[in-house]
Amino acid sequence: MSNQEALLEIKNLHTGFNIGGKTYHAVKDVSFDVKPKEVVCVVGESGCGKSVMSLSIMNLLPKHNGKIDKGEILYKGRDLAPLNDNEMNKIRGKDISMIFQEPMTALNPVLTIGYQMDEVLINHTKVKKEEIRKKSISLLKQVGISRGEQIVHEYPHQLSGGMRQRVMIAMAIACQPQLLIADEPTTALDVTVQAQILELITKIQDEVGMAVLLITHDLGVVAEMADRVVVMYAGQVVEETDVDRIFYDPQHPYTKALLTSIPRMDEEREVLNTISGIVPSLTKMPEVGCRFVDRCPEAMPECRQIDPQLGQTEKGHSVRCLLYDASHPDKKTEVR
Ligand SMILES: Nc1ncnc2c1ncn2[C@@H]1O[C@H](COP(=O)(O)OP(=O)(O)OP(=O)(O)O)[C@@H](O)[C@H]1O
Repeated sequence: MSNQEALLEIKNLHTGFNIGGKTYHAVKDVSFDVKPKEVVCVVGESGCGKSVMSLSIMNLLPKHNGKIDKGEILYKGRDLAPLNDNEMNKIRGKDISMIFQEPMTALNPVLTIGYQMDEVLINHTKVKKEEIRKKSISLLKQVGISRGEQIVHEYPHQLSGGMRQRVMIAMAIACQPQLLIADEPTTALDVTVQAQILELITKIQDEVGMAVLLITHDLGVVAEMADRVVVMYAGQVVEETDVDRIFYDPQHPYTKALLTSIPRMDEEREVLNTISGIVPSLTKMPEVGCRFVDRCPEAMPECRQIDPQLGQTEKGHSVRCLLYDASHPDKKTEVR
């Protein structure tokens, strides 16, 4: 049954890549939802499938080897997974917008900022022709670029990374989308600019009243921005709950390990903890059992034999781990 409250509902999503004639799933059975005006952060190390998941939502997977094999991506109850490019073009930018880590990949280097912004407004809005440029400049003002009249005549390479990201945000909100997907939007920026861009996203989210799906590997960003958090490991959701519980009552061993790998203000540590080992590559993923088993400090022999399922441990808190499986004798909590 569809969740009436959700703006975006991802159900059992499987996205595969064809490698040497065999399909490997970079996203395997991912389900979660985003409610209107909510900020949901998807967090996990590099290679966990965060980008593949967001590209799946936008239908931007590499056509030569990537495809959604199974599952649904319901936007206001309509499944986006089977839509073709034409149908998706009507949704991209207008209802759902996306910003990327490196705006240079999304901006055209040979066209001026003004031309590219005007194009978005021409293609997706009913703004009158004579009003278009004025609207582009006012969007630049909205994202904190005061010299919009000049910037519209400049090319992307003439701007700093932070300014380019502001331009991308201006283009993304041009049509007042209800959902903004931001894939590591601050990773390429230096720390002060990162903070400014996050602040800007919060301000815009408030003004436009949109939901944000924020992809990040940075738990500091999660603490700052999220209402709810989806922790991904090796293509799967391993834990999902509200931001407070992620920090104060983490349950999955992977979430706990991620948390001990960030510095805390109340601790003096010379060396940062890191999680030993790496996320297995797609072709090396265990076929049965828990995908985190080789790095898990709490692993049990059966973790290699049984596929853990994402199950609710309390209202609003789901975990994919045998330790919390109600049917397992070693389970850690009573299911509340
Ligand atoms: N086009 C592709 N063909 C084959 N494998 C791919 C392709 N794109 C991604 N992958 C693989 O899918 C897995 C998930 O990658 P993804 O980029 O989604 O991770 P991520 O969590 O977003 O990491 P990062 O933070 O580094 O972007 C990785 O093992 C990656 O190598």
